[in-house]
Amino acid sequence: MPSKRLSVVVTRRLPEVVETRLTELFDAKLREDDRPMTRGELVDAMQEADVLVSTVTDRIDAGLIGQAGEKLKLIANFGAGFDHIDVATARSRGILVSNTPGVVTEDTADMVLALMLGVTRRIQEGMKVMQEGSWQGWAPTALLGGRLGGRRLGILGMGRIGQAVARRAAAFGMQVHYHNRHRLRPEIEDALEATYWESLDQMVARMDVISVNCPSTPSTYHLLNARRLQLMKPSAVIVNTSRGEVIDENALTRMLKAGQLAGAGLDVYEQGLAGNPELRDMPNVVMLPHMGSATQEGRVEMGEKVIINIKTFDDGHRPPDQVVPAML
Ligand SMILES: NC(=O)c1ccc[n+]([C@@H]2O[C@H](COP(=O)([O-])OP(=O)(O)OC[C@H]3O[C@@H](n4cnc5c(N)ncnc54)[C@H](O)[C@@H]3O)[C@@H](O)[C@H]2O)c1
Ligand SMILES: O=C(O)[C@H](O)CO
Repeated sequence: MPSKRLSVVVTRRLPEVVETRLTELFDAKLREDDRPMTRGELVDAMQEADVLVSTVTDRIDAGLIGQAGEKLKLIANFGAGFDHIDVATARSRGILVSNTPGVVTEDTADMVLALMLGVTRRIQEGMKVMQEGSWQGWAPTALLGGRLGGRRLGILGMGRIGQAVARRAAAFGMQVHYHNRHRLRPEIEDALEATYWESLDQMVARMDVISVNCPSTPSTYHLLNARRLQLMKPSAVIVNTSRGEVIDENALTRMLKAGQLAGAGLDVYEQGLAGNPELRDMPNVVMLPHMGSATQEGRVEMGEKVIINIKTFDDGHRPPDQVVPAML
C-alpha cells in the first residue's frame, strides 16, 4: 500500500515545471492566481499543510505560527532571505524552516553591477532622453557619468552574493573592500584581492561605492543609519539588493535630496512596496522592483531546491538548506 503523500501548500505561482514536479511528488495545492495570500488564507494554509512553500511576500510571524496546525512540520521557503519568517518560534513549535541559498547568488550579483552601472553611467537619464524623443545628437559634455574602474567598492556582508559581487567588481577594475561579521579565510581573501575592514565606520567613510549584501537581522537593522550614511563621501553611491531594513531609508532620502550622496541603486525597500515616494523622482536613483534573482533559470533552480528540501525531509532527514535561529 503506498504511503500517504505529504500535503504541500504553495503560497504563490511558481514556474510551471516546478509546479508540475511538486504535484508529481506530493499532494500539492497550487495557487490559481498570483497575488500574495491574505493573513486569513495563510492561516488556512498553515492549518491544512504538512509543508508550506512560502515566499518573501508571506510574513510568517509568531502570531501566525501560533495558529499553525499540528501537521505543519516544514516551511520550505522559495528564496534565500528568511527574515520574513520567525524561525525561533517555528523551531519552538517543532517546525523546520529551509531556504534556497546559492542558486540566487550569481543572478543577484549581476544585478548589483547593473545597478552600479545604472547609477554611475546615468543609464536612466539616457533612456529618458530617448523615450522623450529629446535627443539632439552626440555632444562631448552630455550625460557624463563616472568610471567604475579604479573606484573603491565596499561590500557590506561578504557571503555568497558579496563574494560574487567582488569577483565581478574586480573584472571592472574596482578595488574591493569588505566588512563582514567574520573575516574571510586568508586564502579566500587573497583570491578575491579583498581588503577587510573591521570597522564599518572606517570603511564607509573611504568608499566610492557601497554594496549592501548582508541579510536583514536584528543586528543589521539600520546598520546604515543616518550617522553612518553621513560618514560617506558626498561623491559616493550606495547599492542595496539585500533588504530595505538594513538602510535607514528616510535618512538616505534626505541625504540624496541634499546632495550629500551622489546616487543610489535600490532593489529592495524599507517602506511599503516601493520605498519612500520621494526617491522615485530623483534622476540619480535607479529603482527596481525586487528583481535581483529574477531570471528564468534561477527561478527553476530555486524550485528544485525547494523540492529537494521537501523530499529529503519526507525521506526522514533534515532538509539540506535548513535554517536555524543562530544564523540570525
Ligand atoms: N534582491 C534579491 O532579489 C535578493 C536575492 C537573493 C538574496 N537577497 C538578499 O541577500 C542576502 C544575502 O544573501 P547571501 O546568499 O549572500 O547570504 P549569505 O548568508 O551567504 O551572506 C550574508 C553575509 O552577511 C554577513 N553578515 C551577517 N550579519 C552581519 C552583520 N551584522 N555585519 C556584517 N556582516 C554580516 C554574514 O556573515 C555573511 O557573510 C539575503 O539574506 C537576502 O536578504 C536578495
Ligand atoms: O532572498 C531572496 O532569495 C529574494 O530576495 C527573494 O526572496
